[in-house]
Amino acid sequence: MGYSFDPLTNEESTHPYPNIIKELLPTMMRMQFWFISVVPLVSGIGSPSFRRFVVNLLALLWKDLHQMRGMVDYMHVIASSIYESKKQALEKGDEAVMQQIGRGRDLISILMKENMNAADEDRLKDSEVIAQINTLIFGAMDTTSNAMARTLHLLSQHPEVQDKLRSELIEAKRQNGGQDFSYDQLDSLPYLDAVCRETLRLYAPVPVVIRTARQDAIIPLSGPLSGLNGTAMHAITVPKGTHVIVSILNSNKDPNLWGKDANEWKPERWLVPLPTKVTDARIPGVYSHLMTFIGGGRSCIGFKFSQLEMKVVISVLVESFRFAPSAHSADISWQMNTVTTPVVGKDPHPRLPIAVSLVN
Ligand code: HEM
Repeated sequence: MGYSFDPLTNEESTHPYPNIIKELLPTMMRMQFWFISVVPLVSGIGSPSFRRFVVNLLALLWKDLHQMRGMVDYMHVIASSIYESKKQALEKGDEAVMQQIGRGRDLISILMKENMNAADEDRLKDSEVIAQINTLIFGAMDTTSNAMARTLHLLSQHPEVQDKLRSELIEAKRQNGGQDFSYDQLDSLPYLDAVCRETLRLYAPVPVVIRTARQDAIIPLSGPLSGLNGTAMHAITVPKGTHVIVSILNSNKDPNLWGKDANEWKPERWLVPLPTKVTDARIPGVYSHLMTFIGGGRSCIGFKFSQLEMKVVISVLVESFRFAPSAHSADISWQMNTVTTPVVGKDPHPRLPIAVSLVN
């Protein structure tokens, strides 16, 4: 992205953006009826300024809409300012670009540079590039941060896994002369890899995605299903235009493939060869026989990057800190807000209270 939200310097200077992103999907879920049933019918009515006028009017009475409008506006302001600063640097030339975070090698700078040189008919509008910035920040941040939160939550509940992981990290660091790991070293730590993989299998941060059939299709089934009249069906006909809910979770934890312990969190399963049923199933996901990052032309473009982020953050934290259940642990639940989010009791705001102490 080539932009720092800088949340790690000190707490007082925490950037508001990550908190806004965290609240976006929970708020959207509270308004889901309107988003699914009403917005598609009215979103083309009148000019953008008329629609904005209606939203402003409704927001006077409707708290969630008021909050939503504020969050979307703020995201737009940030994305536009990232866009403007990169545009100015690109116009000034290479030296100005090199002064930027990412030195022009980040995704958005590359996209903008290519876009400036593209033929008129191929060029994205400013508003489309700004929309890409928002998509990337949003797609990357909420998913990966919740995957890391889930991993820490699981480690707090499984001290034996946590200890084993810490031992692997401490030993690898010792062998590395106390230096930080390189990408390859971090990527080759087997237990860290197993912990991340198992979390992304059993607790895929995006549990379902929705697709719409672009043409009539017949989908073969891995095993026969019984129809309403009792006939065995070996395939399902999907007419063009059908909305299909793809359950990532059901595929990732199918006991027919993964075995009887499919619903258990067991990092060890990744340290031995996977069941042949899994490897033979030809799951169409881009990652590790799993559907976590979905598959096909619209699969997640950040799946490698998110694993690197997870491994960097988890390895640094687990080496120095011990995670244990807190007094509120029994009240933690994970809400399926498109991206699964931790909450405590009836409080709708995302939170994950875990007891943290120094290892030594
Ligand atoms: C654990 C972390 C992540 C998970 C579980 C995840 C999962 C997914 C899933 C399931 C989709 C498909 C959504 C749909 O079509 O409805 C998707 C799309 C996408 N993801 Fe990720 N993602 C993660 C991290 C990231 C990161 C780090 C980035 C960026 C660096 C990213 C960028 C994107 C983008 C741009 C798309 C849209 C692709 C398209 O529609 O062509 N994601 N992701």
